Amino acid sequence: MTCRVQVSDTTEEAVRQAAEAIVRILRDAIEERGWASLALAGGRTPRPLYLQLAQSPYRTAVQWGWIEWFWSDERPVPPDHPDSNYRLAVETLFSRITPPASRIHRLLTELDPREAARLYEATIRRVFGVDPPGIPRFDLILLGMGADGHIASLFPGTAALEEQQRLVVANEVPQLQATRLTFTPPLLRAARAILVLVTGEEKAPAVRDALEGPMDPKRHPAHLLRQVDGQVLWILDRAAASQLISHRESCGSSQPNADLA
Ligand SMILES: O=C(O)[C@H](O)[C@@H](O)[C@H](O)[C@H](O)COP(=O)(O)O
Repeated sequence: MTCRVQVSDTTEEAVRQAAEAIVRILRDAIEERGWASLALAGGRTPRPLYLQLAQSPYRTAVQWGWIEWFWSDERPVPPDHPDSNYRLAVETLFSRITPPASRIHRLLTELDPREAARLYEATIRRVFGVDPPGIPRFDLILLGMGADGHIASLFPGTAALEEQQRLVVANEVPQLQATRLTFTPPLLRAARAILVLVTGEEKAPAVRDALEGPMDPKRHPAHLLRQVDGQVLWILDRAAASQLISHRESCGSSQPNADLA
């Protein structure tokens, strides 16, 4: 596992850095295996990133049609709802690069959440051609992070953090009084690459905890990223990085109180 931290002076520069990294990782994957698997993040942070990818030079830098598109989590809303992570991608990216519909794999939030999670896991396994007990390895999973340290819909203290078998679950989130669909720790850990884009002052304490705090994934789900098989790239703007004590480029290890190498 390799982990790196990139800090940009502005949010705009962080978004550009993220777009560069995404293009690089996807181009390498397509060159190596003829296709690429990408899981998108939701929330507010990715909006400018997806808009950036839909513009030159990024728009023509990747064979977007060779990508299998997934989401690392989804809210319990219809696909045309303003809060839908699927709708975010359609509005900002798909409307411009028009990937084949057959390669767009939406979480079916119109179903019972447990059924939707089971079906999504079956879709992931079918597309990757990986049966249990194997775990599909995403070429790239995009994540944001909440001010409470949650990633995807793995919120502090929630049951999904304990999941060790399934790839996708319906996670009861008392903090939201909602059930969210989310990738689980095993699926995140197996990723070839994870890119975490975090911007804004309000995230600075969570970023410090995530990168410099003692290992405690139940309280800080972002600590799970210290256990990823592949590469983890944190891309931060100066505001989100403002409470980091160490300004080294490499992240903390999985050891408690690990010094930043
Ligand atoms: O569905 C979601 O909301 C995301 O997947 C979630 O994990 C998000 O990345 C964080 O909540 C940060 O959200 P913001 O980018 O809006 O701050």
